[in-house]
Amino acid sequence: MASDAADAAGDAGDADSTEMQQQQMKEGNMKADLEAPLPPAQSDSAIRCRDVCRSYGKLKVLSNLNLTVPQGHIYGLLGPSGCGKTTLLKCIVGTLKISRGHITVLGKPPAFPGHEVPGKMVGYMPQDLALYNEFNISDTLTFFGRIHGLTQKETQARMNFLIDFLHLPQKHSLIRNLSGGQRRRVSLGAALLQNPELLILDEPTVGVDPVLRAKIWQHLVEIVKTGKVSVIITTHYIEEARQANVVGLMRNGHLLAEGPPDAVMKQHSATTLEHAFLQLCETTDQNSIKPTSSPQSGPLDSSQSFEGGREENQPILGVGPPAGEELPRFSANWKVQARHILPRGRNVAALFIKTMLRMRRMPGSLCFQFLLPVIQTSLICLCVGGDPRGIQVAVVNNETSPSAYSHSLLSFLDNSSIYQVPLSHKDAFEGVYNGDYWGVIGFGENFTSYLTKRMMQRHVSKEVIDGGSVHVWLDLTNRQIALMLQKKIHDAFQAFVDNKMGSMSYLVALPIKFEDPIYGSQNTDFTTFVTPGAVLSITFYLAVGLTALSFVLERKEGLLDRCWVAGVSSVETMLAHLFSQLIVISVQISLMLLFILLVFKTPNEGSLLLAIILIVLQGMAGISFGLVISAAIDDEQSANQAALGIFYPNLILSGKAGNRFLSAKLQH
Ligand SMILES: Nc1ncnc2c1ncn2[C@@H]1O[C@H](COP(=O)(O)OP(=O)(O)OP(=O)(O)O)[C@@H](O)[C@H]1O
Repeated sequence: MASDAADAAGDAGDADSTEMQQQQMKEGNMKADLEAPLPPAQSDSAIRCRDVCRSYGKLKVLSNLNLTVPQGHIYGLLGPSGCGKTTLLKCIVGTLKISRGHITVLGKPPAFPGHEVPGKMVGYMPQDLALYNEFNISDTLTFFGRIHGLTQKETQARMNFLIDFLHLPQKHSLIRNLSGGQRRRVSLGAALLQNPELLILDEPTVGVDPVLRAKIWQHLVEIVKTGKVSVIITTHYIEEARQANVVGLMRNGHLLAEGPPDAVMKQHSATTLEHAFLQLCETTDQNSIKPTSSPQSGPLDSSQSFEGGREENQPILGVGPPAGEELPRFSANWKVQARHILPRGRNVAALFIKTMLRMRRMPGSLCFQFLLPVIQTSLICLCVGGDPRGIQVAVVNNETSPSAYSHSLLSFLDNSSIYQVPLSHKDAFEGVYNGDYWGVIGFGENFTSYLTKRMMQRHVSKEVIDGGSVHVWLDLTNRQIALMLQKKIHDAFQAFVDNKMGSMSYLVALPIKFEDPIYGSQNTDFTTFVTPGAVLSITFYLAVGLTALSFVLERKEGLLDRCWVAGVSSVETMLAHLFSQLIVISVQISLMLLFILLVFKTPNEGSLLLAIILIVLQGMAGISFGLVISAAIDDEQSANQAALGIFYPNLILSGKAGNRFLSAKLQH
């Protein structure tokens, strides 16, 4: 029965179709538009691969491969591990680009504008499970139902059927709690959900018990009976492929044979497909066949002998069209192309709901995302920029009188920050050299009288100036502490002068006067200065990390590819991520601002709205940068390293480059 159908596909259509095509070419009517009907040869086959080549770097995986899946047939693609089956299926669904050759799927190349492959017309079950572990069975099928535009009622009906048919556990069972075989069946269910015209199943029966395996095959046989559904299936259980209408035996990236299972077995006088395959492999090895780029063989011809000088990449048995077949050219008008590029709200909404649901199912991770920026900014407010306390300073005071000015001046030093240790000159300097003190404050024995002279007299000698000065030697290895000491000593001197001279204090004031600042205040501490920068960089780097990691992981688990085959475009994926990430960023910003403004009382002098907009924009810049990293890097470890490694160069260069750019602009 299966072979009949294949024969029909092989014999009847192809010769006619080639003639028709050639005639069309002659008449110059080969104007295959999107709307134009396909030539019969095209419409007869669900999938046509011609001279398909694909390499991973230097590794040539597919070489001049020709394959035809007739419409309304089950095609069993068989071959040893690593021969390129998965690669071929990925090329067919369009997630991998071919290096050379042509593929048409349901009449048009995959991802052709306006074509629903990828999309609703194709059900793809990848070899990786490609399921969201945090989802339950119902969430999974509902998600794919939304993408395919099924109504809730339709999804529910299909879900009930699939749960029953595939012996799935309760629909509220979490994917992560299912066994390997159960997950595989959920994955198959997701591929069958929308009743697609083409099913592409990569090893759907692995880990499935024989009873269910038989049931799955029976189901496939039934759905192709209508003639509207076609199936291409890979399997390691070669014998189960006898139920297929056509089998393709693949090895080293090209097809050794293609034809109905019975014909393949008959050709090699084998009683099993496995035997036939073994013989084919042995014969190929003996003849050390190398692939060339000749086109596919003619229609099914059981007299054709593999051993009899057959062209190298030509399968022994073929259901494909004859050699010299012309491939139609496709074009799409601008409206179809525009519709193809524009993001669809339905898909964006489905992805957005999916991300929100995943977040809800991971409350720990969600709390971490929300609280991490708050914890980081709080730590910065608590630990960075505050005045250091208990800084030990040696004091060498050669004045002995208790009423001396030096004592008075020292009493104005901020004792909460500076701890004064009275010492001899020698001990003080030794202490600084040993790292016990941050500096030495020294007063000469005539400090009081010289300072008085300096204040009262117009002309004083250098000796008076020197003796009436406070001498300070600092350990400048820590600039922040040294600057703080300088400021505190200046403040103490000013307070001392104000106290002693009252309204006449201006007489000893420096001839440089710092007026009230235009922005900020005289007493702005370093924490206030550092906090806004910290908020921006935390928002940016969290967005970078979360975006890069989520995309890299989704791609690694095959989820991005699966969504893409279901019809989700890259723009839709990015938009949905942007919207969901904006919600996360909004909560992060709200919590951070609450803490900074209300708990740590960091002053906000400008517009709060502008500050919020700036932080959101910074988050969006982080998302974009995360996307760049995820596009360039394949595994999460390298993505993390890239995000971390880029931190300092980006922090420093963005300021530097920005400054250079601004100064260049100003100079012009
Ligand atoms: N992303 C990749 N980068 C580099 N090489 C790859 C990649 N994916 C597959 N390959 C290589 O391509 C070859 C074919 O792999 P493919 O997964 O298509 O084989 P397969 O026939 O599906 O195998 P199996 O039956 O074990 O799944 C293998 O040698 C594999 O190592």
